[in-house]
Amino acid sequence: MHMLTSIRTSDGKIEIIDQLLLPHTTKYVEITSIEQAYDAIKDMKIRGAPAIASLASLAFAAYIQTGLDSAQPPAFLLSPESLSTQVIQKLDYLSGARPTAVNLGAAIRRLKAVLQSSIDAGKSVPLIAADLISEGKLIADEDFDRNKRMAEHGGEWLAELDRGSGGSGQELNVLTVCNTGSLATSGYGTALGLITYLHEQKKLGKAYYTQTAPYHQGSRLTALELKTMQVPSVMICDTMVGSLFQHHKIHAVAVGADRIARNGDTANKIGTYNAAVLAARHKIPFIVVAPISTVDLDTPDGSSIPIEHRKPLEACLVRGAVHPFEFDVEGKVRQETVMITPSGLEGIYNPSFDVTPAELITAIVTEKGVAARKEGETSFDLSGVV
Ligand SMILES: CSC[C@H]1O[C@H](OP(=O)(O)O)[C@H](O)[C@@H]1O
Repeated sequence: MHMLTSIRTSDGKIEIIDQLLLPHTTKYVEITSIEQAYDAIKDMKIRGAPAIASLASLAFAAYIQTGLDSAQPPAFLLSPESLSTQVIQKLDYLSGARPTAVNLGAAIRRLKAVLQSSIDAGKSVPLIAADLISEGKLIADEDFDRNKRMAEHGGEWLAELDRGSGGSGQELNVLTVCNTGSLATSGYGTALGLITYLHEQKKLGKAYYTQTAPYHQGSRLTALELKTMQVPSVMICDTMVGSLFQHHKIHAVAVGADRIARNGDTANKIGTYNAAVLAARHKIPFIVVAPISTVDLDTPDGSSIPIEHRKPLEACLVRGAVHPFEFDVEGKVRQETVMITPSGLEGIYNPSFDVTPAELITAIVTEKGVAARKEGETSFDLSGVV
């Protein structure tokens, strides 16, 4: 099944799709430095918790490789101490690109741990560098297989849940929020991976998805992925979740995550909490699908998850193409960014994420399996999951 890829690498070259131009323009841009990777993440040319971690790790590995390959080794490669100082400085810089998604932080911690263990083992600078390069590539490479495992765990769990409540385990209608597919990961996706799995197994009825304003991950990205994969799907405005639940049979809500606290409170794209409250009202199972690297055991509950507030202007703009389509000199659809509000608007609230309390979450699906919240419990104990 044809999948879009958020990141592609060949012969040491790293390229990302500029997701600000999707769905009308597919443009790969080369990332040739750590600074460019930082900017691409901050500006949301690439977004999605796992994809962010993958790009940061690949750009870091390329930076170290470039140093090793240079005819005149840079100063930071002259000793383990100078290498350690430079590596920590670059990794700390990358970790500041976006605050909520913990996958980036988890990748940074992994690379720092490899640095320290290689130094403690008394390795030479070239061997320490080689360890860092292979770990950086591994962080990106392991994501795809992990997503396939999560999709199967979650898809089969959902089908069994439906059969257990008298259903057929087929024709399952699932609502998702934002974009959690190949464009948010290194391939296949998390919650959208579960939906893709159900489709592949002929167990999906329809995939429903919210537009997810103001960046419109749903309208622009999830719509493109589902259309590309020819998955039967229905787009709804963010305000229509309640009406959908009132008038249509929805078997589950499946969403991704940017950070899961120790008790199961989950930060995800703004609008997720709304869907969770309405799902509870309509007794619809609400599941979170995310790799273990999204679980942050150092954060006890959702109250201490940092929530990114994007620039107010971003809530006033919509990116797209003039309709009916107009084309530029190269015959490409003309992209436009349109302001939909009066200029100079002052009062704008623009959090990029919200936190869904664990008591509204039915189950958390990771590559290890499905952790269902225990009957009567209002939280999870994820210490045994990660
Ligand atoms: C695979 S989960 C991706 C996760 O990231 C999205 O946020 P953003 O588009 O701002 O990076 C959204 O919260 C998704 O659930």
